[in-house]
Amino acid sequence: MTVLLEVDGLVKHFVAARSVFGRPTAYVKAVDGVSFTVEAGKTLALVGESGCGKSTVSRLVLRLIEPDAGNVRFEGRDLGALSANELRAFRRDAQIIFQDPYASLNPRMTVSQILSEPLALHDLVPAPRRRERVEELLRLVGLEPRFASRYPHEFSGGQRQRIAIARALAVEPKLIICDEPVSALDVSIRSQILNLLRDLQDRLGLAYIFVSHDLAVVKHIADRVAVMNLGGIVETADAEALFAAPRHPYSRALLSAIPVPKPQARRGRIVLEGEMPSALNPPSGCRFHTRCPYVIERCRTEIPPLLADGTGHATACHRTAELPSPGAIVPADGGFSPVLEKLVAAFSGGTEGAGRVGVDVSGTRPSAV
Ligand SMILES: Nc1ncnc2c1ncn2[C@@H]1O[C@H](COP(=O)(O)OP(=O)(O)OP(=O)(O)O)[C@@H](O)[C@H]1O
Repeated sequence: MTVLLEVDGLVKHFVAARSVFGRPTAYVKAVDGVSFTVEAGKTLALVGESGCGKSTVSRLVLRLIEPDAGNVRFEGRDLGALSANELRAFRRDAQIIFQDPYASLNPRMTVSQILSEPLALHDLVPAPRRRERVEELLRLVGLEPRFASRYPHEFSGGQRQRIAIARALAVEPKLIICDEPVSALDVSIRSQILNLLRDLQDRLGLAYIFVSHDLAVVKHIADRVAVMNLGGIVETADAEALFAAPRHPYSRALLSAIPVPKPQARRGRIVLEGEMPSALNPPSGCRFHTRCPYVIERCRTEIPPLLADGTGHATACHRTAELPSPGAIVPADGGFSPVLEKLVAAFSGGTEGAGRVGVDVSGTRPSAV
C-alpha cells in the first residue's frame, strides 16, 4: 500500500459574527480535528449529512483555503511548506469535479477549448497536438470526438459530467476529489458515471476522495469510508467492514437510512431524539451525544478519541467496547427507550416485520449559523 495523501488534525473555523469593531464574536467550527489517509489508486469516501464539513475538508486538501491548524501531506510533502512552483505542480496532481458540471463549465467555450485550456496552462501538449489529445480525452470518458466543437448547453447532465471528468484528466492527476459528482444526475445516469469513474481508476491508477451524503452511492465506489459528523470523523473503516457492521451510533443511523430496494421490506422510521446541534455552537463532549440513543454521562463532557482496533477500523465513541453487536447493547439508564428497542430489534433482526429501520436524520441538519 502506498499512501498518497495524509491529512492530520485539520481545523478550520469560519467567523460567523463580528462586533461593531470588527472583532470576531462567533465561529462556525466547520472542520475540527480531521485526520485520514488516502492510498494511491484507491477511493476514500467522506460521508455525512449536509453541513458536516465535507466540502471544507475538500477545499483544505486542495489548499484552496488555509487551515487554522493541522497539515496535509501529498506524497510525503507538507503542502503548507511548498513553494509557489511546487504548489502549481500539486494543482496538476490533484483535481476536483463538482456536483453541478454545468456551473463549472464555461458556457461560452466549446468542449475543445475547455479541454485545451489546462493543456496550455500547464504546458503539457504543444499546440499542434492539442486537438489530438482533446479527442483522446473525449474517447477516454466515452464521448465521441466529433462533440469537440459543441458547447456545454448542447449536452445532457451525464455528458456534461463526462466533460468535467475529461477536463480533470487532461492534466494527468493522481488524485481527484469528486464532490457529490452524481447527486444532480438522474438516477438512471448515476451508475454510468460511477462505472466510468471506476473504470478510469483501474486504467489510470487514480485515487479518489469521494464526497457524498448518499451511502447507497458510496457503497458502490468506496474502498474506505470516513463518516463525518459536525466537523469531526466518528468512524473510519474499509467499506465492506463498515457496511457489514457499522459501529458508531451515528454511522448506524446513517446506514439504516439507505433506501431498501425490495418494496416488500417494511420500514419503520425512527427520529433520533435530542436537540438539534449546530456547528456554530457544537455540543460539548461527543458531538453526537444530543441525538445518541446510547448516551452516558461521560459523552456529555469528554470528546471520544478516534481509536483504531488493529484491523483498520477506528471509532470515536465512549461506548465502542460495549457495542460489539447491536443486539448486546446495555442501556445507559437501566431501561431501553422505545427508540433503542426498535434500533436493537432492527440490527439484531429480532422483531417480526421490522425489516430495515430508517432513522430519520433529515430534520436534524446542523444549522450553519
Ligand atoms: N466560507 C464560509 N464562511 C462561513 N461558514 C462556512 C463557510 N464555508 C462553510 N461554512 C459552514 O461550515 C459548515 C460546513 O460546511 P461544508 O460546506 O463544508 O459542509 P458539507 O458537509 O460539505 O455540506 P454540503 O453537503 O451542504 O455542502 C457549515 O455550517 C457551513 O455553513
